Amino acid sequence: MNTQIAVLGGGSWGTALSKLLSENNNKVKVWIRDERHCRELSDDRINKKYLPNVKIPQDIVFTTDINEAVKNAGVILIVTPTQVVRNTLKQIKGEYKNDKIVINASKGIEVGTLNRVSEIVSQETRNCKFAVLTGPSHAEEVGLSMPTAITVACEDKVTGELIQDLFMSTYFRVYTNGDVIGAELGGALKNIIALGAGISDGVGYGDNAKAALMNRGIVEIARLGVALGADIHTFSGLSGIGDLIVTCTSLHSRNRSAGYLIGQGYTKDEAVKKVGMVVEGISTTYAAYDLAKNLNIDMPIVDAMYDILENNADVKDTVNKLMIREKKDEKL
Ligand SMILES: NC(=O)C1=CN([C@@H]2O[C@H](COP(=O)(O)OP(=O)(O)OC[C@H]3O[C@@H](n4cnc5c(N)ncnc54)[C@H](O)[C@@H]3O)[C@@H](O)[C@H]2O)C=CC1
Ligand SMILES: O=C(CO)COP(=O)(O)O
Repeated sequence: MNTQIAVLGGGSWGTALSKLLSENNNKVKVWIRDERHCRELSDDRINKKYLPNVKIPQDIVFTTDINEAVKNAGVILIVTPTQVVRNTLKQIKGEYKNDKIVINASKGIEVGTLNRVSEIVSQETRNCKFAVLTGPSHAEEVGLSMPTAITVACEDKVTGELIQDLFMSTYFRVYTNGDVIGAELGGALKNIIALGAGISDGVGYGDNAKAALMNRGIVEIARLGVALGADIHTFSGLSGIGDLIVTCTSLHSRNRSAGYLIGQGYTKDEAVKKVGMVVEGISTTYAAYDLAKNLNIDMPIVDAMYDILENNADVKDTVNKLMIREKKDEKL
């Protein structure tokens, strides 16, 4: 494709996507915040901390200068933790031209503003075209070229197809979707349920409990999503149930792992420290809790997760409260 691409963030997902984009013959420059990490990546061609089993192609350039990374890039790919996306974009000076495409690969909602990343990008970059890349895709597997299917959601079909071509490879199958809101919310909110699935495993509950969480979880996600303007069908696709399945069941999942530790008795801060990578589901629980309250949407699993994370509520008591709620029809 030979497109110049700036990748903002060199954690596990940024590394795996940079490798894929470079294999697809694009010119990739990765912005790394930390000087020492940047030098290590550049010299060793291994991301020891975040993705140690993957060899990084020689032609990927690493820089700590964000303006150098985005200079002349036609595409900016965001892969930092969600809570720092706004601040990261603010560091870019005068590089936003109408023809740039901004793709978000981070999964979360900004705490406080309750903005999705599309909203942050529109506020901070004004006229750039926007797309979100999301779906069941652990970096550990993509980095090893293992088969993966994912969604690129973009309101503009032509731009969506261009991005589809940018990422498509023999092991990375990309579907287009016009529903940006639904794709973003599916990717962000499933992390809350994955944390819950980990907690359920950690306290010793079984497969039935996890299946119930996943299934009633996607119902809640869709309920909030539709209230925010999403298409309900998106939640049965890759960015919805697809990503929910992989995150709730995979041993690679950071959210599930953190939940498992919480279920075993660690505090949330201890769990995050032990995982050593970003655990988006925690901040997203707080944001989703506020969104649901503002919109008067019933989200009992999100409420339960909030209670566990914020008030240190006992897991078994919390699950018991969920179980003995007023009886209801499945479709409501
Ligand atoms: N790891 C995965 O398999 C996938 C991750 N994602 C999403 O991608 C995003 C990034 O996740 P990972 O790569 O897993 O995270 P990670 O924890 O592996 O890496 C995070 C990166 O962000 C950098 N970073 C942290 N704070 C920063 C700041 N204030 N300013 C600039 N950079 C900062 C870190 O130095 C690191 O390079 C998250 O939103 C995650 O949900 C999406 C799909 C797959
Ligand atoms: O979004 C992901 C897989 O699609 C990654 O999830 P974790 O952040 O829980 O590892």
